[in-house]
This record gives sequence, structure tokens and C-alpha cells, in this order.
Amino acid sequence: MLRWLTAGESHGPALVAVLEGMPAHVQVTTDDVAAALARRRLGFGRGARMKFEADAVRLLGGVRHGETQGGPVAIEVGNTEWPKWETVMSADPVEAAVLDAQARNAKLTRPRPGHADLVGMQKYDFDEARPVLERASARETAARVALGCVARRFLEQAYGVQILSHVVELGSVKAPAGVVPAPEDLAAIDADPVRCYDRDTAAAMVAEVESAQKDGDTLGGVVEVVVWGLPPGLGSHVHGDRRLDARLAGAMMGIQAIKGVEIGDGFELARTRGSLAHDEITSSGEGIARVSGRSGGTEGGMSTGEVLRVRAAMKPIATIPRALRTIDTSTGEAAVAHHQRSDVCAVPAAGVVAEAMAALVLADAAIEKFGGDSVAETRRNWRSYLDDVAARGLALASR
Ligand SMILES: Cc1cc2nc3c(=O)[nH]c(=O)nc-3n(C[C@H](O)[C@H](O)[C@H](O)COP(=O)(O)O)c2cc1C
Ligand SMILES: C=C(O[C@@H]1CC(C(=O)O)=C[C@@H](OP(=O)(O)O)[C@H]1O)C(=O)O
Repeated sequence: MLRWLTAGESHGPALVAVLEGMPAHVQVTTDDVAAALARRRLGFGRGARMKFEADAVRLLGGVRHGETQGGPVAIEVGNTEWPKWETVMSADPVEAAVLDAQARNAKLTRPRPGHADLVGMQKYDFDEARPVLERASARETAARVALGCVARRFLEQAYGVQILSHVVELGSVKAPAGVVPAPEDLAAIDADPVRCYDRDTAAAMVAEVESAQKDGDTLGGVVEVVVWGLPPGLGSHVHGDRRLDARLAGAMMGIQAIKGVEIGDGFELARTRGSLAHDEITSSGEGIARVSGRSGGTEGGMSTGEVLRVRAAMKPIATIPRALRTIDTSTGEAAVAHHQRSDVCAVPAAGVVAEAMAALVLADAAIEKFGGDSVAETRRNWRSYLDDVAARGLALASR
């Protein structure tokens, strides 16, 4: 079983992440994690903070000489913004006079519609939104991407599984349907300002972001995670909470601002007759194959061994320059929501976060099925399972 946890505030000294259950001998370095975090910072439409803040990575535990040791992996991602926030975010009590001058005056009492501000104040007994937004902020996704990097390295090295994501919708602009990028396309996708695979659509998406920015507005969109090289049989049909599709959906919905998840052609299938909705099965000398990929690589809550596709819909950023109506909770009077700076659009970054969450869920499901305390042991178990499936005449042509 793989377990993970993150801690830390958006403007605190650092985020900390722990991953427990990773087999020994996964090759991973500080540079690998830093490179994964750099991908999350990409994307046209992100705000000022992305330009001046760097992610300061330290592997604090579980990795020695570039390899996991089998124990919990602990990663620190330092917030280089911290010096500016030392008083406001101090863990220790701060003298009232200092606070008066610096923080009390800046109480956030005009909660933003669409952010966690108001409900968090109600639930956690705060009279302002600062303590709520600090943890609701998607700064936390840096910690998840750091952990996802380890999970991804494990999937690659143990089983040759490869993961990518691309932006398929941004605001009202949609990429052509049915185009599924291959692993070797990832570099080109990362090089694109909106991480869209289709060149013409990408240009329209950039224009959409520029137009929203000009209007003092924000945008959401849809990302698709694509996974190559999975075996049939991760997850299970026997109980709802063991279903791979349910676990992937939960992980995607756990990302800030994600409001919808689709596996394969999900919602479109609901509008299609059964005779056209499913992936017919054929057999040749090479093995078994499905003639289409509408299911998105799961049937009965298990991976089919075909390409896995998961889509996540992100709502528009809630901190809007042309701020929405709210109330001032200190007076009860009508007001406009607070706004200092924010992303116009973070959909490309959400794709990188979605990859990380998919990597964690898939690594967990693979370790559950194949076990093994080292990369070599889990790989042997994977191969012997696939050999057995083949011996029973049920091998996929693609393996
Ligand atoms: C990568 C990423 C960046 C984000 N950047 C911002 C931002 O700059 N401003 C903002 O208001 N919300 C931003 N969000 C969304 C908020 O974190 C999110 O809307 C908030 O936590 C409320 O939670 P909910 O949307 O799940 O209801 C971002 C989300 C992600 C995934
Ligand atoms: C810092 C990151 O994202 C932040 C997520 C976020 C939010 O409300 O979710 C709000 C912004 O932070 P601030 O309010 O300090 O400008 C983003 O910059 C990051 O992704 O590293």
C-alpha cells in the first residue's frame, strides 16, 4: 500500500510531503524533483508569483545516493516568498504591536466567491480568510507533484509505464476530438505555452487567455491525462472502493478547482447507443485487441491494458480582478471580494498536477497487485503475471 500526506501553507516557510510504501531502488534525484516542479510552473496565464518564486527542493529522507531505500520518502519544497511573510505567517506568537502594524490592518474579511474563504471561516472559527486560504491554495500542489515524481519514476523503472497530459479545452476553445498524444509527444506539449497538442488550437487558447486578462477575468478548462503501458487488472470489480476508475476520479477531484472527471469518452458515451459506445474485442495471431479506446482503458473498475485516459474539468480561477460581490464579514455590509494578484488561468499547471495524482494512484494499485519490496522484485511479479495471462491465451496484442 502506498500512502502520502502533505503539510505546509502557501506563504509558510515550506511545503513538506511524505510518501510511504515505495519499494527500494527507485532512482530519483533532487534534480528530477526540481524538473517535475518546473513543469508545474509552466503555462500561459499564470500570475506574478510564478515569475519571482522558485521551488527550493530538498530530499529529507528515504533516498540515498540517488535511490529510494524502502522507507518513507520525505521532500521539502521551500517557499522562497517566505521572508516577506515571516511575521504574518509566524508559527510562534508575534508581539501585538508588530502584528498591529503589519497584519491586523490587512485582515481578509471580504471572502472570495468560489474560493474556500467563507466556508473555511464558518467551519474553523476564524474571523478572516487568511488561515483558510493558506491551506486551500493550490501552492500545495507543488508538494503533490514532488511525490508524483517519485511515483512516476517507479512506474517507469519497474514496468515501463509512461504518463503525459495535455490541455483539451481552455475557456470556450476546444482541441479536435479523438487525438491521443503518444509519450514521445510530451516534450512538444511541455514546450507549448498552453500545453495543447494541436498547434492551431493552442494559438486560439493563448488568444482566449489574453482576452480574459484584458477584461479583468479568469478562465478554466479541461485537461486529459494519458497513460501508456499499463497491464490489464489494476483495481478490481469486486468492491466500489477498489475500482481503479473510482480511485482516479477521487484523486482528480482532490485537486483544487477540479469540478468534473471523465474516464475515456465518459459523458459522450452517455449520449451514444450501446452498439456504438463500447470497444469491440478482436483476436489475431498477435493476441487480443480492442478496436477503439472509448472506455478510456478501464472496464469493471480495472485497467484493461489499453491506453488509459482521464479528463479533469477545472473551474475558472476564483480570485478575479474584476472582483465579484461579497460581504465584509466584519460589518455584514455589501462589498467586493478581496484581490491582490492571481492566475488568469492555471489549466496547463493543473494538467501536470493531474499527472502526479494519476502516478500516485497507479503506483498504489500496481504495488497492491504485484507487491515487492524492491523494483526488481515487483518487476518479476509483473512479468510472471503477464506470462501467466499469455499462457492462458489471453495476452493483449499490445504487450
Ligand atoms: C495550479 C492551480 C493554480 C491555482 N491558482 C489560483 C489562483 O491564483 N487564484 C485563485 O483564486 N485560485 C487558484 N486556484 C484555484 C483555487 O486553489 C481553488 O479554487 C480553491 O482552493 C477553492 O477550492 P475549490 O475550487 O476546489 O472549490 C488554482 C488551482 C490550481 C490547481
Ligand atoms: C503559489 C502557487 O499558486 C498560487 C495558488 C493560489 C490559490 O489560491 O490557489 C493563489 C496564488 O497565490 P497568491 O495568492 O500568493 O498569489 C497562486 O500563485 C503555486 O502554484 O505555486
